[in-house]
Amino acid sequence: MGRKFFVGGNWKCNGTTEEVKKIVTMLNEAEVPSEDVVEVVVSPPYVFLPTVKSLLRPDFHVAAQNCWVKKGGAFTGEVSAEMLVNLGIPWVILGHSERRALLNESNEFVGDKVAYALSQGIKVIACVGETLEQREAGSTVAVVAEQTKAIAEKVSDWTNIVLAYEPVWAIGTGKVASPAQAQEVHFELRKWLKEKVSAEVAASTRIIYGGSVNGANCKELGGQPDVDGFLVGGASLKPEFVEIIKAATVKSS
Ligand SMILES: O=C[C@H](O)COP(=O)(O)O
Repeated sequence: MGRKFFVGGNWKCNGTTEEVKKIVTMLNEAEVPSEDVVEVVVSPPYVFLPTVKSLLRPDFHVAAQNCWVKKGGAFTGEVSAEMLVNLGIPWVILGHSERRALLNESNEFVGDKVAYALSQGIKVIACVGETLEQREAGSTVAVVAEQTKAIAEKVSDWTNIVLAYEPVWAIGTGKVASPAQAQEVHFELRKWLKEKVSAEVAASTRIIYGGSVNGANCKELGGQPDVDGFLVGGASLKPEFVEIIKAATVKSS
């Protein structure tokens, strides 16, 4: 059932054409473990998707950071899953906490988006995670379970979903979850999948961690039994992203 290590780079709303090309050159020159060991997916802003796709090495893949909840049409400012398919973009990040918090995306809306993207053949990095207040109130597991449930209610096949646990308090703050904190939530998410979806889905679905991952903390986090990789923000714009990709080898060493 081996879960291949997964490293995603979420570039968020950053970059110019020149900066994006520099990052791609850095990635293209990097020596990293083979595709058999690690799946690497980078996610530039929409406007840079064609450039990145055309220049990026073939063993790395590209993700959009969002897509519309249904078929395109009169939805000003949105980008549809069909358009991503048309551009040959295989992945999309959905339910990122920045969109949940700043753009009021509800659990149900995220579930609908995940289902629609999958129906169009796009693979999904689906994000869940609790705020600091929720953690301090002891509701972390209930919150991520509720977010995951909203997805599970809308999809029947988990093959093309990677679940990203991203505690909101750890995103962009430099305040990383400890390996034990990350492992605890990943374990609970896998247990939830086993109980509510199936043992097979629980065993095969990759659950990745995001929130202040960097070159210094990636090995210990990646060494946790239920951590199957990362979704990296800030550090994915820097050369240390290569070190994070290399952390995949902790699973085989
Ligand atoms: O999608 C990535 C996460 O929001 C993590 O961002 P960060 O690595 O800058 O904390």
